Amino acid sequence: MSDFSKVKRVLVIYTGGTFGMVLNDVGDDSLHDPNLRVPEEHHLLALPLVKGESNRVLYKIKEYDPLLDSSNMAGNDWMRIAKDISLMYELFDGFVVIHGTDTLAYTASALSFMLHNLAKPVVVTGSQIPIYKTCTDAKNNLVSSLLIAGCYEIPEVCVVFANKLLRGNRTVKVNCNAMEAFDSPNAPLLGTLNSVININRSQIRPAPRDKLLAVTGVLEKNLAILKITPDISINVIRSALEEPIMGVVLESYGSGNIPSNRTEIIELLRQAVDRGVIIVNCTQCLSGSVAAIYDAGAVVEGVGVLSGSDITSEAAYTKLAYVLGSNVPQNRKIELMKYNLRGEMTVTA
Ligand SMILES: NC(=O)C[C@H](N)C(=O)O
Repeated sequence: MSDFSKVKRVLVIYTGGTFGMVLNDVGDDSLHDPNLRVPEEHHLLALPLVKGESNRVLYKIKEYDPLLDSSNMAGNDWMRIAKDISLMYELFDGFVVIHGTDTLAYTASALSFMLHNLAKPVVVTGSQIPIYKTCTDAKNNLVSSLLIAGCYEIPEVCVVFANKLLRGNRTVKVNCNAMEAFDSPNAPLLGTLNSVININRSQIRPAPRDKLLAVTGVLEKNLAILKITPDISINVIRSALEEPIMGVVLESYGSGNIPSNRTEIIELLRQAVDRGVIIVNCTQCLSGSVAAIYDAGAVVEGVGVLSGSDITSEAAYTKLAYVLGSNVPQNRKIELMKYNLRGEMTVTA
């Protein structure tokens, strides 16, 4: 290898999902350049050079055991990924997390909150079709992710999928069949990866001044997502708000409305807020923002439910897990839920 200044190292954490990588796949010369002599003891693979990119990306795969369908993943798995990134942080220039698509938006959102002072790219990706199938999207998603993690300064948790670069905590799974499985309906793309890679620099968050990465140690698990529906039973509302629940994402209609003629619902929300439950109001719509423009929305804010603005339910849920798990007073937790911490929501003064 002639120019070591251009060598970037990426750690790939393989957690499972449809992706289905087996060791033989990296014998594939679209994923490994056998002509590049890499010291064997490091178990590094070399991404073949890509036209237009001057960095040479070397990567190492850390495979979890067992590999999990992402439906079986939760807070402990987010913690494991975050801790592994932190342990290896100084040794690598970027990180790729291969993940099942079903809960990928939750994991990407959670990691964005859990990794404080993140100054390197963490790219979460997966696939709709396993890597060993002819028409797979896995190779393209992995190569794109390795390029972003190895060649670009993006100090964020992001998602790369089907040639799109998205902010992790703005991402939602929008299609369970198509290759274009993810979108960020309330935030512009961070970039596109086609014949050329275009990074939307104005949307990338600045690197933190404090370069010391820290990882959240505790996540709150007593959370619920309460989706308002016509004729919703009061028992459903009651059980979503009762002890030991500490945080609730309220998925309301349109711009934040609930049936304001159901006074018993409003009373239960008020009692929960008085008990210290943090409730965040999010819209059921795919895009747009919560705003108390109708009575049916104002009544929610009136009892102390917080506006989630344009946050996704996945980001609101994982932000609650992070904020409620942190060791700060209740009023600080409420403040944190209102702030835009990692680009997850639009906050207007
Ligand atoms: N495409 C996928 O990866 C779906 C799979 N059920 C998972 O989330 O693990």
